[in-house]
Amino acid sequence: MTGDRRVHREMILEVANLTMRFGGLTAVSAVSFAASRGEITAVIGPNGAGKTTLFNCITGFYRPTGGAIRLHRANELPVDLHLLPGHRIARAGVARTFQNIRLFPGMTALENLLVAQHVKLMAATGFGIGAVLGLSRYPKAERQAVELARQWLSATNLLDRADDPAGALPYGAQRRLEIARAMCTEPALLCLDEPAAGLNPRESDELARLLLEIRGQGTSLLLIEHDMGVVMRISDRVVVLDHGKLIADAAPAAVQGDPKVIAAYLGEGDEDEEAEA
Ligand SMILES: Nc1ncnc2c1ncn2[C@@H]1O[C@H](COP(=O)(O)OP(=O)(O)OP(=O)(O)O)[C@@H](O)[C@H]1O
Repeated sequence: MTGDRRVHREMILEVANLTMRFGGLTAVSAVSFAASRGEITAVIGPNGAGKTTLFNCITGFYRPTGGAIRLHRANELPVDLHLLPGHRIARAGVARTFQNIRLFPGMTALENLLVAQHVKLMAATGFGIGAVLGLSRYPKAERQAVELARQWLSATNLLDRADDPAGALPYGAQRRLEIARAMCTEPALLCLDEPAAGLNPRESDELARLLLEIRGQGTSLLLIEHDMGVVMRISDRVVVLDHGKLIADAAPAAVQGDPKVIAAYLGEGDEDEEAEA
């Protein structure tokens, strides 16, 4: 036996030969990689590389044209995410945030976090039948839901804004609230679509710390991110896509020095210049 950490890495997410076509365009082409449990895996690549498409396949917004996506939770049978509808993917333990914030702006921060737990709360009422029979476990479940919401408001530094409408919060706070909302579903895998977009350097630092804290609590993370500072600082592994294909899958330092990755990003500059010319 060896003490090498990688030998003992267990996967949380397996992406096998994933392909997504839109008509004649292959946005993701036979991509395979694994995200390890308890790690932060980043997916990077130049514009149009297929990152969002890959993400949308994993989180059930698109049904892939080919290949498989499997969630491997500890002590559970693997789940074929590519065969499940979106809401079942969330229930299987995959939460996501969006590039464009999607909170309920008129609800308070706390209410947004309670809505995220509605499936759990409905189950506690026996989906209505238990309440009719006087068997509801709702009050206890509600207390626990509020407690979990408060825990994540505190972790995201939003406790003092709990009763403010989400839409009235500053942009950076809304992004943190989105993450808190996703965490209130108690996911095994948290998928983040460009969480640092639009943040100032101080907010990016705070975000990096928050994501490390989430990892520290045992949740695995998959993130698409353009902010290389954040990616290189917090990721355990970096997967690089270019023109829909996987071109690198390694530790951050190795990816940074990989000539294929450098060429892909430099090529992006050339293409932009050609487009402008
Ligand atoms: N719904 C769609 N219909 C048709 N083509 C699409 C669709 N979504 C994405 N594409 C195309 O698939 C390719 C990959 O796009 P995608 O948005 O996945 O890339 P990306 O790496 O996320 O890019 P960016 O960094 O610019 O967000 C692009 O050529 C894009 O135009």
